[in-house]
Amino acid sequence: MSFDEGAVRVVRADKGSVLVAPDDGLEPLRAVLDRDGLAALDDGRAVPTVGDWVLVDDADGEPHVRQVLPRSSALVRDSAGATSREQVLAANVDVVLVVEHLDPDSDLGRVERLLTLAWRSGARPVVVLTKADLVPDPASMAQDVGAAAIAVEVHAVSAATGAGLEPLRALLTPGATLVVVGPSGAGKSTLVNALAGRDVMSTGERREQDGRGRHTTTHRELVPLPGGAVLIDTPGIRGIGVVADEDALATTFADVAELVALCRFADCHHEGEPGCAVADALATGELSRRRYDSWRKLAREAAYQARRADSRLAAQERNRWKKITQEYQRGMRGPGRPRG
Ligand SMILES: Nc1nc2c(ncn2[C@@H]2O[C@H](COP(=O)(O)OP(=O)(O)OP(=O)(O)O)[C@@H](O)[C@H]2O)c(=O)[nH]1
Ligand SMILES: [Zn+2]
Repeated sequence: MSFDEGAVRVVRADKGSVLVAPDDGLEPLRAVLDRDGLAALDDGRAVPTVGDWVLVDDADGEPHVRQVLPRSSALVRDSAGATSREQVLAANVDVVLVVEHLDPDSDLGRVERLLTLAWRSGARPVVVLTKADLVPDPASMAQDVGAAAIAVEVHAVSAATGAGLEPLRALLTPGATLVVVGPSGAGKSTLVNALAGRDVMSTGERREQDGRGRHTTTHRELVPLPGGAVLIDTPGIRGIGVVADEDALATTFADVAELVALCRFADCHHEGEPGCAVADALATGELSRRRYDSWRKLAREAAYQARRADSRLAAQERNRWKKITQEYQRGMRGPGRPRG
């Protein structure tokens, strides 16, 4: 990864300030944000997040974040609430490890969902199937998951025996940034600790004790791994909710997208229309009902998110006009009015 001269990396983001890691390997340094809690990014302003590269200066006596460098990737969550917007959980991530257990059986829908999240971020997903030591034939199970993970590496591993870890070690290249996502109990911490050769990822219990507000100031959410790679580990990322997005969905479900393109009608709903390639593929078994349902579900979410984003824009627009109208009406009331 390359970055501008003088940029430092955010190892932890708080309200109003961030911790940054100076190059010299000294303790992280706290740098404050502007009063609105934002910093310049591209044409606008943004909340700096873990993994961001930022420019800091201390012209006014204390370290101050002046600029967030453009992000090569961003893991986002669309947070709840009408006034909410996309929340960036981590930036400049190279690899998203999608962790899922082999025992109990892997949940393919969950893998597809997390792959969509990863594709949307711009980072490369890699699927890791844990607990290979607990099942008789991990290789064939990995193959089944592979069928749902188009163009993605799938590795069956056991942290217990160390089997299958080598190809993952190969991902720990200098400067690489990884995040790990997956359900609770999938073996994320165990996996990362096995790769790191020490306890770098805290367990569920410890995490709850020192939940968000009570971390000590030196707590790093950006953890060094062997080989010069780093892991971003924040509570928000592990159990990330969702996230579909039309483009990402078309990547995760490239097979379905290809079928959709073959439907006779461009606006086919795949609900019995003539010439529906999706229905044909379901009939022949080329497309499984399971995968179809999983795609439908995520597609509905993506459409919902898109509408929500649209209605937020519409609301902003309405507010803008309301303000303009009020100004205008105040103006009509003549001089002497207080200027808003
Ligand atoms: N047999 C076996 N057990 C494993 C393996 N990996 C993890 N486990 C066990 O699975 C349980 C859950 O592992 P964790 O690493 O805590 O799971 P996690 O995904 O970090 O869970 P959260 O912290 O809740 O998100 C632990 O009891 C581990 O010992 C494995 O490869 N083989
Ligand atoms: Zn169709």
